[in-house]
Amino acid sequence: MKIALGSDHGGYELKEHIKKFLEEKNIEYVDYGTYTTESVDYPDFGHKVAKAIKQGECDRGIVCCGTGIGISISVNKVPGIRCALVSDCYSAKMSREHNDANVLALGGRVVGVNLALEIVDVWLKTEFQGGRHQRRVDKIKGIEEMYSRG
Ligand SMILES: O=C[C@H](O)[C@H](O)[C@H](O)COP(=O)(O)O
Repeated sequence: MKIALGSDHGGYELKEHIKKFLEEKNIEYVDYGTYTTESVDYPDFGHKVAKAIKQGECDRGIVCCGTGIGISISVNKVPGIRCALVSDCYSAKMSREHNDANVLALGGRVVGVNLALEIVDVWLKTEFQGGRHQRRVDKIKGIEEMYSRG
């Protein structure tokens, strides 16, 4: 599994911790930036991550900004992306089992590093359960299709 990583300046430090964690676990990743703490705009980096998943360069994504809100809204604009903004391990697990979230968003100014890494760990390990949840995910896809027709 290859992970696309992206953040703005508010999520930069957390992204760096996540990179170290992924390296320790031998999980492949691509870092789409930002690469410094200089102020940038989160939609630019959310879009890079969403595009990497859409184009098949990566399987899933993890995005961070100050709260996780702006970057999660941004990636969720791309059809096929289901981004969950999470700050606890239970929601992280459910976002995979029930929602088949393919992007995880975290707030670098909200969650501490240790909790964030526990969230990442459970999110990466948990599989989608399918069944009744597949029907609901299909309905999300249906909504996307309705609006992509213009
Ligand atoms: O949802 C948006 C994120 O939390 C951003 O990281 C935040 O708005 C950036 O704020 P500032 O430009 O004040 O660092």
